[in-house]
Amino acid sequence: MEIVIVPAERIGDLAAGAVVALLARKPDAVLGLATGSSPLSTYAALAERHRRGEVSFARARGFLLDEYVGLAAGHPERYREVVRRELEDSVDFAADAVQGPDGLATDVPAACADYEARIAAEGGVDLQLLGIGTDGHIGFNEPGSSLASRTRIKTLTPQTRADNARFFASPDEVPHHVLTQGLGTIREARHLVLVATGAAKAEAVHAMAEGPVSAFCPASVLQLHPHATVLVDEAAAGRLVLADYYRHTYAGKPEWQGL
Ligand SMILES: N[C@@H]1[C@@H](O)[C@H](O)[C@@H](COP(=O)(O)O)O[C@@H]1O
Repeated sequence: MEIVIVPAERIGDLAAGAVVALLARKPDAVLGLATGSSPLSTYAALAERHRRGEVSFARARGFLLDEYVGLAAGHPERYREVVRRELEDSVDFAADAVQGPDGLATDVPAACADYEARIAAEGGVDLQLLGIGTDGHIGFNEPGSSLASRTRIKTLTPQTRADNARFFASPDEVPHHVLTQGLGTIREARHLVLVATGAAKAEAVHAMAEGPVSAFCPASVLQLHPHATVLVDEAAAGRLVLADYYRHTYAGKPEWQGL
């Protein structure tokens, strides 16, 4: 795992740079798209680089990490809508190039199996963007999630519902249930890029990178991945025991290596 500690305002450009480099060498790459506030600066940087003509998504495909159960089509907080608004509307994905789990499915296990099959049919995810919850979740894999889990329905913890309440008119409106790619699904992406900023994430970032690999901290599954990049600001890095070592390593890294 590579941990990069940089000012928050550089994180979006760095993560976008990894996506741009990927699309330059593989224009039909499959992107794993996350929601929450963490990837927003990356999406803004990608939109800007697209506007400048530096990157095209015309042949790229995208798969959402997760989705709320039961939010009506068109609901502004439905993750399918969020990704449309925050990224697709500003770049040139082909129609239907981005897919998400069906949070309105009546046969949930079938919808989840179908989502896994659709990811596999596109050749798997090349680069998966991730945030991290304050309880160490990635996607919506809450503590206790099997490290081998596949796309399935999960129940949100009260902490995650409270954290996400800011996006809804009232805390009661946050759905209790979600569909999420499993930790086993996420691990199959070829490159994981996790973004975390702010002191509220410091404990989770420490547990993810420096604690045991454990279902109790689902993000710790990144320790099992051969190419995981973690982009954090000073506040989110605040509990990292080896922060100085990570800084030293990144400072000496040749630029040609990329992320
Ligand atoms: N399902 C999403 C996660 O993918 C995201 O990582 C997390 C953190 O969100 P934020 O980036 O807003 O802190 O929120 C939600 O629970």
